[in-house]
Amino acid sequence: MGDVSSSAAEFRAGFACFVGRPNVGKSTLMNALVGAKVAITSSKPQTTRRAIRGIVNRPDSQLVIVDTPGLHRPRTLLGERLDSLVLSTLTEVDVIGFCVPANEPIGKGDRFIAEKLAAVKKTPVVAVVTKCDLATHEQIAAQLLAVSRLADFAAIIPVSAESGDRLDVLGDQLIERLPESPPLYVGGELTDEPEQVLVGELIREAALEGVRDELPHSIAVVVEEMTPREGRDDLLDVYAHMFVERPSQKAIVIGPKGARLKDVGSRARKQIEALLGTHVYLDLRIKVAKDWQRDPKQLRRLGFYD
Ligand SMILES: Nc1nc2c(ncn2[C@@H]2O[C@H](COP(=O)(O)OP(=O)(O)OP(=O)(O)O)[C@@H](O)[C@H]2O)c(=O)[nH]1
Repeated sequence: MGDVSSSAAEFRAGFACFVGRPNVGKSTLMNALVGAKVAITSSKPQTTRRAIRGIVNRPDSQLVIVDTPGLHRPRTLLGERLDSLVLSTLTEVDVIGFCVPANEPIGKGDRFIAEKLAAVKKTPVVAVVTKCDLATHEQIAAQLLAVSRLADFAAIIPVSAESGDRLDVLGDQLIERLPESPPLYVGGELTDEPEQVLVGELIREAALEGVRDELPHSIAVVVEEMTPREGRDDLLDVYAHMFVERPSQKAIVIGPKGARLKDVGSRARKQIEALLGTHVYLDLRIKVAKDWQRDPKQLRRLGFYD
């Protein structure tokens, strides 16, 4: 009983992106969804690959709409990089909106994208039939049926960005598929670098592997900086500090002749590369922060807020 009411009150927050062939109305749809409540943050990409287009804030949820560079460009669509682009996009967002216009027959391009999306089961895909103001009821009905035959979508929603029709329904459907999470952005500002936090988690996981029993809760990781290497658009420098509580733990983490740390670094790097879809140089340093778990100041610095 108590469980039901508390879970119903949970806040949801996460990322969505829209894909589809050119001119299907993705940009117009994103702008209409974000609407008057636009809270466009800086236009500077949050990472090397992902720019925030807008944020839909509701009392119980926050939907962050991100760009998927390359995905909607036919040049890359047909290129060899498509699979890895789609894959990395799928790992970055919580839900995908696949756009098909109501007033044009489904073509090769739509089918191609639908197949790619369907092949990866992890991220739910909501199909969006766009530009419904340009189609008759019969056309819309026929298009919904045609889209349902393309793949097994989580939902299929007809909308019009022009008239605003059913944008709220689409918003509901996307938000329903976000994880329970506190807001990621407050007042249009980034409160947290979600990616930096994720990257820190990957490093911590790699460091704990094999020594979980010895160091159960004694490792914290802070990613200090993630910046694209100057002059390279395919390499990200990640600077991270790993904190342990005692020098003896530092010795465990580093291992004989540094072998363990090297292994942790290389495993973490591979995971980060898979997450972000870019090459990564990982600079990982170990520090002893004495009794950090009991020191509120240290805890705050390590990202554990009250
Ligand atoms: N009538 C009508 N026109 C729309 C609607 N949505 C988009 N359009 C028009 O369709 C054209 C393409 O829209 P965009 O939003 O630029 O499409 P896109 O998918 O982002 O295009 P790319 O950037 O090329 O991938 C524009 O001329 C829009 O004004 C809609 O709901 N109704």
